Amino acid sequence: MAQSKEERILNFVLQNAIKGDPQSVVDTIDKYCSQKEWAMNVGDEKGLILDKILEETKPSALLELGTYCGYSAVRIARLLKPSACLLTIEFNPDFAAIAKQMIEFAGVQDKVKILEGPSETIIPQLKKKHEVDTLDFVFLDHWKDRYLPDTILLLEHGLLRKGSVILADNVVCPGAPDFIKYIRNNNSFECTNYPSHVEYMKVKDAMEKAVFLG
Ligand SMILES: O=C(NCc1cccc(CNc2ccc3[nH]ncc3c2)c1)c1cc(-c2ccc(F)cc2)cc(O)c1O
Ligand SMILES: [Mg+2]
Repeated sequence: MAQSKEERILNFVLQNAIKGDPQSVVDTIDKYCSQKEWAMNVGDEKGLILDKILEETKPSALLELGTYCGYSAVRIARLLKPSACLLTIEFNPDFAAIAKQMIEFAGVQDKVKILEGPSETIIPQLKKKHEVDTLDFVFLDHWKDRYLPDTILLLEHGLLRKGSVILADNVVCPGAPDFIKYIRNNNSFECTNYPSHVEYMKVKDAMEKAVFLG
């Protein structure tokens, strides 16, 4: 069977990055995807914005929607305190299998748990099945038409608390217009836009931070 792009990315990391060194895994994926094959990792430019928001928030309980190859899971986990835990939901089983290997190679498997399946099924299970109380940080990077319904699901299931941070990738390209309209008009959220570019491209993109006010 011909290799997938995601398998090629993983193999490039296994052959070129330093095992147990998450920064080298992040840098190696960025090198491959900027020089050889584009892929939908949050990337180095938006990654620095993600890093800064994580360092300001210092979260302990995190959720990511859209694991893909595990780039942002490794990028996030490398900044977390030892007791912190990132749950990351991936619908595509092939992506989840790649991400599992990427996360283990980076040595951050003790801080990251991949949950396979659709967000709409898993979010309602987080409290009872995955021992989540409330989430300090949520990174939205899955299907863009799921950003709004899943934000509403998080609210409905009491998973956000005063100060919970939601960070959404791609609010310009591909865009998440219904999410942006809702979150910027909802007085329970304090929103900030971070202009940037699509990973590895000159095309304009942005991330949106929404702090839940309770
Ligand atoms: O579309 C995007 N990403 C989402 C995505 C896409 C495909 C598959 C999955 C499968 N994973 C998945 C699905 C459903 C799920 N439910 N719960 C979990 C879960 C997980 C996820 C995306 C696109 C571009 C982009 C493309 C083209 C272009 F020109 C410019 C920019 C840039 C990005 O940074 C992007 O993030
Ligand atoms: Mg994205």
